[in-house]
Amino acid sequence: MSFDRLIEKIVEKQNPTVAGLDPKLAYIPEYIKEESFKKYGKTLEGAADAILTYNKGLIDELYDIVPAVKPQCAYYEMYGWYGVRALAETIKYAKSKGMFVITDGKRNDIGTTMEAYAIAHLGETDIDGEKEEAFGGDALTVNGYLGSDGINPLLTICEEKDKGIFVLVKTSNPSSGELQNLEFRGDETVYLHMGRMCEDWGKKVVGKYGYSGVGAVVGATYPEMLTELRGELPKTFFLVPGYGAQGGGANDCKGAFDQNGIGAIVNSSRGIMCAWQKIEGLDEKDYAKAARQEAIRMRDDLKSVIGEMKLK
Ligand SMILES: O=C(O)c1cc(=O)[nH]c(=O)n1[C@@H]1O[C@H](COP(=O)(O)O)[C@@H](O)[C@H]1O
Repeated sequence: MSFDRLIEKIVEKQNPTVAGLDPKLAYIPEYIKEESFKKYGKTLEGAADAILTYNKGLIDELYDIVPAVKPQCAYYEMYGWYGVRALAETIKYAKSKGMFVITDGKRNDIGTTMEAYAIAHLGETDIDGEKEEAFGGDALTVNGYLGSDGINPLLTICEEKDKGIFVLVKTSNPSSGELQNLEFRGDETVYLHMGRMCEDWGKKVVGKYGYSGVGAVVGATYPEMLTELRGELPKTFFLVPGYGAQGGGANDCKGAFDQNGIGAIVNSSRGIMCAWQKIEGLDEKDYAKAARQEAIRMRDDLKSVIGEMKLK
């Protein structure tokens, strides 16, 4: 259990980017929606069908240059069980193209229920002796605020199946400081303490590049804290959201990386998905090509501050 597979994909593609797949109907070109609505009407099923077609188009243009995707469950759950099926199909399709899939569920519950989430998203479901993957992601975002009981069941499954988790530590949203920045026990902040818990949860499962399978989510919108946490948490790999649509840039992300140019993966969802809507006169059928162009721009932007990414 580690992020070795992800790190190798990042270094191979020289790209520490994860493309977020947070599809809203407003981001999907009309020609795709028309086709799906013709088949299923303006229904949950029609919307879910459009989402899947849109996602597959994006994946086809991104898989050779971007190492990972991060579908956010809420954008699929909105469409009921049709949407959840589109999520499962999206994960399967991205994996068939060799991409690492981070399922963004931000799950959190007591031990037994967390075990069910871990099985659902990272493990295999036992159906009276027959085992099958329900979703099959490679990593899951989780909320650690219920403490170790909520994390341990994940660790067991991650170890068995070589999967990883990203625990919310310092989130990118404007109000994240209301709780996460509070100081206690002297001057230790809540986010730093949560980061240290990640380092501790991961210490038995450190991979060959020095990072464990217990990662941390730290927003690009708080660059000083990214730098602080990289210094404090040498074995914890970071998922860094907040680039692009939330205002973060490459320089803000720089502190997340180590001297080998690894240690983090930076997410952009709307920036990549909606790139086509910013290009005047673009044929909407070229939506995925525009996403590719933005992914290349983002890769080069990040590389210009990180330099070459090297395996130790
Ligand atoms: O866990 C996350 O991915 C996450 C944590 C966080 O602190 N901030 C954050 O924006 N995210 C997610 O990252 C994505 C950001 O999307 P864009 O702002 O469109 O790039 C969304 O899926 C968010 O749910």
